[in-house]
Amino acid sequence: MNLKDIGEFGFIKRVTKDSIFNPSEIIVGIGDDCAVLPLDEKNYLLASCDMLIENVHFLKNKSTPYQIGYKSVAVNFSDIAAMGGYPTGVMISIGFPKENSLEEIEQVYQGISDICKKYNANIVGGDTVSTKDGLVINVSVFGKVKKEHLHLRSEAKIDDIVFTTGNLGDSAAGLEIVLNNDLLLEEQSKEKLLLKHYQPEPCLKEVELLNQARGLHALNDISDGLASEAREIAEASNVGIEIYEDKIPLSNEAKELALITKKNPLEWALYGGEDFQLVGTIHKDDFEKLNTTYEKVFNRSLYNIGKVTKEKGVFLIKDNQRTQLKAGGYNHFA
Ligand SMILES: Nc1ncnc2c1ncn2[C@@H]1O[C@H](COP(=O)(O)OP(=O)(O)O)[C@@H](O)[C@H]1O
Ligand SMILES: Cc1ncc(C[n+]2csc(CCOP(=O)(O)OP(=O)(O)O)c2C)c(N)n1
Ligand SMILES: [Mg+2]
Ligand SMILES: [Mg+2]
Ligand SMILES: [Mg+2]
Repeated sequence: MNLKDIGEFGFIKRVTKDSIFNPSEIIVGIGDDCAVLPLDEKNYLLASCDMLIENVHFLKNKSTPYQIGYKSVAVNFSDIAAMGGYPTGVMISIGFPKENSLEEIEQVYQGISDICKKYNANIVGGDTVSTKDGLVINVSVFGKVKKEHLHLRSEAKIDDIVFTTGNLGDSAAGLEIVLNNDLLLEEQSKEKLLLKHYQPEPCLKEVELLNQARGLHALNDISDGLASEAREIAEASNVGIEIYEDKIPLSNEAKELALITKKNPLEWALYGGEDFQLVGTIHKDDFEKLNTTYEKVFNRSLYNIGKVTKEKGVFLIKDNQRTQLKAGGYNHFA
């Protein structure tokens, strides 16, 4: 057996088989966006970490040091949002070669501190090491969630509406531009897609509003692509999910770029990843009310993209035809 056969998720399963040695100190362990730990009568503590590695998550001569710092925290705040919570603190572990300019690392830190300030989270510690080659940032994040606001991947219910908080595929479209700069796309559209890729915004404000809704069930953030996250919800909840292909929200800029590059923007939305929008499920009678409030507050809508079914599996519906949605998404060891 080698890594390529089992992939990233098979690897995690294998090495984390034995992980609970003190059940009284854990509410939810490995398998959701954050670990959930006991805190006090009204709240749980949330904890998670995500790492950004040069040449895997970013190219240093493309995104600015500020954006790398900002994104390293944004992806972690996104996991806190996906639990229904809000961040309270971060620890920043950073490694870079000794030849690195100090100014550049200070710019990375400016991005880190700006996003922490924006979302009221403290920087409470970290670690600093040298590397032989390349920049590495690992962020550990802590957050809080009111017990009644906790939303797990395993909470989808049959007949729920599946919704997403925004356009999907923009980040992958942005990556296409990063890797192939001389595309004949209008400058403004290019900038917009690049920003979505380099400096994503976690859905923390959106979650504050989602938490007020009745009937909100499962939540997940889209780091590996809609197909992968929908499958995680379906499997964890022991249900199926149908996604209506025509309802997957794509931006005009992504559609334009797809025409130019002869790529399929749906592939970006389903398998590209790094959009950091949320995908959730809500009782079918509660969606419209939530969406009306959402439109008032954010001046944009939620997207009803599918439904939860009794029959297991993940399906794509187009022109009343139902096909199995190919499993896939970003996999570090594929
Ligand atoms: N090396 C590891 N050891 C223990 N747990 C891990 C490891 N890698 C990932 N996990 C856990 O596996 C789950 C899936 O990880 P991942 O796909 O990175 O989550 P996310 O997309 O929410 O960042 C999470 O609960 C994460 O904490
Ligand atoms: C240079 C470069 N190549 C490829 C990508 C695309 N990419 C890298 S990691 C990733 C998935 C998300 O990162 P991951 O570490 O899997 O985050 P997690 O799922 O743990 O939140 C994607 C889409 C990129 N951002 N930059
Ligand atoms: Mg992760
Ligand atoms: Mg993550
Ligand atoms: Mg991933």
